[in-house]
Amino acid sequence: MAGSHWESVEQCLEKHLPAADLREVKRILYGKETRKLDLPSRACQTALEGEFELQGYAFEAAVEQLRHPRIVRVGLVQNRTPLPADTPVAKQVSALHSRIEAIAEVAAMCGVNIICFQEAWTMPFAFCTREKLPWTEFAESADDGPTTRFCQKLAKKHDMVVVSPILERDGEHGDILWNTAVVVSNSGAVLGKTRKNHIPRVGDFNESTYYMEGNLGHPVFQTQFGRIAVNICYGRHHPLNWLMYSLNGAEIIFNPSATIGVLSESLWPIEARNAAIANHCFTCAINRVGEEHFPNEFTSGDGKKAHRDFGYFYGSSYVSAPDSSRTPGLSRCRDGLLVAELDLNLCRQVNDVWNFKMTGRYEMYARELAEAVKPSYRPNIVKE
Ligand SMILES: NC(=O)NCCC(=O)O
Repeated sequence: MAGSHWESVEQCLEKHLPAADLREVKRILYGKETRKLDLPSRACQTALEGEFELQGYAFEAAVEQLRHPRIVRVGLVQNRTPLPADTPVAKQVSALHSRIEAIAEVAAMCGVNIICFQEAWTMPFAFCTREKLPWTEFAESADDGPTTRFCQKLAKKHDMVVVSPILERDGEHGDILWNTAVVVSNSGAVLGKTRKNHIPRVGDFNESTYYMEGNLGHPVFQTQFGRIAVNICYGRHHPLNWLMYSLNGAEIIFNPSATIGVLSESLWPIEARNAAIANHCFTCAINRVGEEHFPNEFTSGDGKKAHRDFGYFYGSSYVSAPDSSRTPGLSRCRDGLLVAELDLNLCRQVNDVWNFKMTGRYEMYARELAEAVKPSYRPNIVKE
């Protein structure tokens, strides 16, 4: 499997396809073309100096007579962990804060209204190890931990909503851990939090060793820039998870993730994009970048040798729209900021064309699902 030497699908297509073929391939693979944003040269220069990729695209909606366009800019941040995983915890957190502060600065120059970081952004993705210390020391209070306070400062300074996915230590409920996204309003106030609903039990994603399935349901946050929700990583494989955020009114659903090539790279371009189509909303898929090595060897329960690395986190963050169009992905191997301008009016416009909310037959499924989860349920198979 390609690691850091293979940049992206987009770069490969552009390198090898003749222009006419490329146009057709892009039309089919990416939908209606997104307009390239003209980002400020100061932002491009700062990104270059800071060694991260900066890309910007706009999705457009039809002009309506009664509603003004509802334009919002989102920023998706993908990054590698800047320090080795065996560096003292406080140093790692502080290095990540500095890295994100620099990227958020550029996001502000680009007029970003809502920024979202990758899953468990303040730490290496250490759940593969099944060890507790020092990894559980990365957990913080969602209400007033150092990272939430850091995000509050960012939000206020840049007048930006900040979505901050962290490992949460819930001091009010027995000091237990959760995989949580904190949503900080552009006023600097903590608007609320949401927790990862589905925990992976696949490959080295041994996350159930650390925390349980979220207990907060499917909250949607009304921000000044639109209604947003956060479907954390593995939740993207569960169509009902997306659906519930959408039924609660989400117009943009962020999917902060940490996932590796051998496991999910072929699923990645499909799932968040399909969710945008199926739910008439925008989705923002974010993945971390690079390889992370751990001090002690661990096994993967697959008969293979013990090892110290998780595998390759392939970045490739992207935004999808309800009309099936999507941005190109960020690089597979570099830190990056993807800026996307959305007109939220597109959600209702596509809803009016395809009517999935109207034709969804939710009552029928609610009835059938209520039966299907009963221990006494027998599958409805008609036999000769
Ligand atoms: N972080 C996480 O839930 N990863 C699971 C693997 C995947 O969903 O691709």
